[in-house]
Amino acid sequence: MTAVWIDASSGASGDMLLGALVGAGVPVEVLQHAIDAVSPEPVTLRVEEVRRGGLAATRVHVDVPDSHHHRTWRDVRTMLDGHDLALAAFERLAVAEGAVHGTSPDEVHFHEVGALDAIADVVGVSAGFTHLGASSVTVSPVAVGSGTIQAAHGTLPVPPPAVAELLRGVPTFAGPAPMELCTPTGAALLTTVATAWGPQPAMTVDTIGVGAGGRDPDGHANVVRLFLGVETGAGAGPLLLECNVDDLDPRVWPAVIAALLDAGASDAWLTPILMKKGRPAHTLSVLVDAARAADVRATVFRQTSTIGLREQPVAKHALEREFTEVEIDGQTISVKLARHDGVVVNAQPEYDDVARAATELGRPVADVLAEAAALSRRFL
Ligand SMILES: O=C([S-])c1cc(C(=O)S)c[n+]([C@@H]2O[C@H](COP(=O)(O)O)[C@@H](O)[C@H]2O)c1
Ligand code: NI
Repeated sequence: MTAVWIDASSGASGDMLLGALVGAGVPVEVLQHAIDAVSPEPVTLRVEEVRRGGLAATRVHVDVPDSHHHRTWRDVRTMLDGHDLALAAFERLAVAEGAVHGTSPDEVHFHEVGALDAIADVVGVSAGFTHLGASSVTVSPVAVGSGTIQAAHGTLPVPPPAVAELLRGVPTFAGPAPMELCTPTGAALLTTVATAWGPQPAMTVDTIGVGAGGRDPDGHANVVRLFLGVETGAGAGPLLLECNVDDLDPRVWPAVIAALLDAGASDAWLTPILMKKGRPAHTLSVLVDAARAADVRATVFRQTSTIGLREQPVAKHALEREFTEVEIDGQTISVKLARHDGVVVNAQPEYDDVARAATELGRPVADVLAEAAALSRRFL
């Protein structure tokens, strides 16, 4: 199972995370394609290999047209419709901005973070993590910096109010330099993708991406590092949690399954059973990685009537997967490929892309799905 550790001990910003993803092997085209799908104006990513504090690093420049268009959370929400991970990050930004300024999120007028380059950062980073499909993302304590900055709001203390609000409840520290080390988009992205917080987990590291910030201050390397590999710690594999429930209103179960998936379960299902005394009931089964088990256990106890939960480690063999694309009448549709021993054995169009394309083309989803599936067969 792919594991990610993010070393944020020198902070993080949106473009630094873009650089770390590209440095870790995510094709820049994946990020560019996601940005092209949402941006109202042309935004171009440009990759440059640089040095920061003597370390080789990947810098991703986000080239945008001059536009000082201020956006509200409503504007951004409309723009990012259907791009769930990016929406979740921006929702965190809106809630934090609202909290620090005493307004409701819906009334939030973004400043710098509402500019196209910040939106591109969020959309690109979200697409990069979706591409990785990691089963766990652990984030180190985050360096926030110190001192003050000049922003649209005027002079702000570091950590800026939005950053301080976004990072409430997660490990942070001032870090190596009297400057802003973690920006609001950086904080929003870290807290959206993280499944756990702490030092590097036991893992076999395969690739390390080093994302460069724009500045190269003396005394510390202005980078964020992304470690990609496989968790190897004891009990790091998936767990199967189960319980038998005979006294929960059956209408509640769909909400329970949804809550479990939101809490990090990789799958959850119900099996009808007959219990002692011939009583009809359900077995709730939940598949979850060890890193997310605590949150999922809490959700089971909170959302169901059970007071007991059995669990067992399970072996899970997942095929290597990657993404490619097909095109139908100008609509690009992502296709997930699964390989067994290097051979593609499965090629499935992404349903959300098919549904979006069907809407754009005014065609039945079933037709577009059938055509995309037929086109995908060429990868087998
Ligand atoms: O754009 C907004 S709403 C904004 C809010 C705040 C607050 O702390 S409140 C701070 N900033 C500063 O703008 C720059 C750019 O941030 P990015 O996340 O887009 O890199 C940065 O210095 C923020 O501290 C913006
Ligand atoms: Ni603000």
